[in-house]
Amino acid sequence: MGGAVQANEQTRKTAESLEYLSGFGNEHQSEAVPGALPLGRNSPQRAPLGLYAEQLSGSAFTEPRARNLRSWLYRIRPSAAHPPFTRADNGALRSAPFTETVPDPNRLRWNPLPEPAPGTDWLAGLWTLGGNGDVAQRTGMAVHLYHANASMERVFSDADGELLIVPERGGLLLRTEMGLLSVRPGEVALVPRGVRFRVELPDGTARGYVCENYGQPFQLPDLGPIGANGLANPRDFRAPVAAYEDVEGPVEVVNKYCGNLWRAEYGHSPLDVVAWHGNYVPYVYDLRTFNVIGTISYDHPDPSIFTVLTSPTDTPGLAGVDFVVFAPRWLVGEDTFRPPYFHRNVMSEYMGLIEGAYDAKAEGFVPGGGSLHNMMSAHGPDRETFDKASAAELKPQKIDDGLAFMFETRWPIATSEQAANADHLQRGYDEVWQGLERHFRS
Ligand SMILES: O=C(O)Cc1cc(O)ccc1O
Ligand SMILES: [Fe+2]
Repeated sequence: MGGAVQANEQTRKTAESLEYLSGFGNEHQSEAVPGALPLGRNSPQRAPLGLYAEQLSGSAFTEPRARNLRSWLYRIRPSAAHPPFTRADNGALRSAPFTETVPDPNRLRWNPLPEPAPGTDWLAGLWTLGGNGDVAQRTGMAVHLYHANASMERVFSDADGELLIVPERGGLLLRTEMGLLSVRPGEVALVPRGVRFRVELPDGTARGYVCENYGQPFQLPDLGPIGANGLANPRDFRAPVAAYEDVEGPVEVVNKYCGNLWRAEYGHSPLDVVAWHGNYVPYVYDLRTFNVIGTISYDHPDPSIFTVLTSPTDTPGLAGVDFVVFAPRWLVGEDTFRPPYFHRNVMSEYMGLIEGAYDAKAEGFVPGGGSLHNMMSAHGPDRETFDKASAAELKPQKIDDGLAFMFETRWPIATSEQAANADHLQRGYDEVWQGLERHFRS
C-alpha cells in the first residue's frame, strides 16, 4: 500500500490491549481525535476538523425504532469519492440462489479445508459450502469456510449480508471503519452489511467459519419465561472505539454485490473514519461468556435454548438463521438420555466444531470440519454415543471438552458444486448410524 500512513494511537495497539465499547445494540459514540464528533447535530454546515459527515444505514429509514440501525461516520473523505467498480473473480465464493446442485436429502459431513496456497488472504480463502434464499431479496444465508495465511492488504465490504465470523484456528485482527476488533477461536465477530474492513492474521494463519446472513440483522433472542437475564448477556458484546488510517495512495477495495465480487482502486484508504456514533457497528462476543441454561430435572431440552443470536423473518419464531452454541455445561438430567436425541427437524442444521469434541458424535466430527443435516433428515447420536449414553451412570457430568456451534435455518441448505464434490467430503458418513441394534422385546 503506497503513501504515508499516520496511524492513530488505537491502530498501533496490539490486539490484546484494544479498548472496546460494551453492550449489544447500544447507541455508542467514539472519537479518535478529541472534538471530531459534532455536538448536538449529525450534519453541521461544516463538520469538525474538516471531516465529511456520512450516514450508513443498516435498516430502512422508516423501520420501527427497536429495529432501526444506522451510524454517522465522520471521515477524511466521503465514501462517494471512488472510481467505478469492475468485476473481479469470485474465487471459491458462491451466493444465493444456490442452483449448482440438486438439493440433497442425505446427511453430509466434511473434514477441514485443505491448507491454503501460499499468499492466500482471508477474502481469497473464503470457500462457500452452500446456502439458501436470494441475495437480491435479502433472504436466507450462506455457509462459508475460510483458510488463510496472509494478511489482507485490500479492503472488503459485503453488500449482500452481514458476516458472522467464527474462528476455529488462529486469531483475526479486523480493521473496520469503526475501529479495531480482535477475535480469537472461542470468540465470534460480526461485521454488518456494507461495513468495510480488512482482516490481518496475528498468528500468520487462520481457519474458521462464516455465516453470511442475507436476511434481517442478527438480534438477541427474546428470553420469555427465562426472565430478564441469561443466554448471551448484552453487555458482553464489544464494539470497537474509533480508529482511522490516513493513507494516500492506491488501495484496492472489493465489494461483494448481488453475488459477485467487484473491485475499485481508491486513491485513499476507506478506513478513514475519525469519529462515529450510532448503533450500526461491528462487534465481538466471547462464546465462553454465554450463560447456558438447561434442565435441572429430566429430558434433553431443544437446542433453541443455546441461541446466541437470531435473524428473524416475518413469521414469529421462525428464524432465517439462528446461531447456536454448545458451550461447556453440566448435565444432571435424571432418567434421561443426555446427549442430543434422535430427531428429524423441519429446520436445516449446519454444525461446526471450534475445539474438542461434540457430545453426539464419538468420532469423525472434527475441529474445522462440519456437518449438514438438512430439512427432515434423520440424525442424532452415532452408534457409539448411543450405546455409551444408554448405559452411563447418571451422576452430574460436566461437558467441558469442546465448543461446537450450529447455523440453523428455516430453508434447506443447497450445497455448492465444490462442496458436493470436495475431496474432504466424508464418503460413508451414514455408517455412523449403522449397527444400532434391535433391542425390541414384545
Ligand atoms: O443435531 C444436532 O446435534 C443439534 C441438536 C442438538 C440438540 O441438543 C438437540 C437437537 C439438535 O438438532
Ligand atoms: Fe440436529
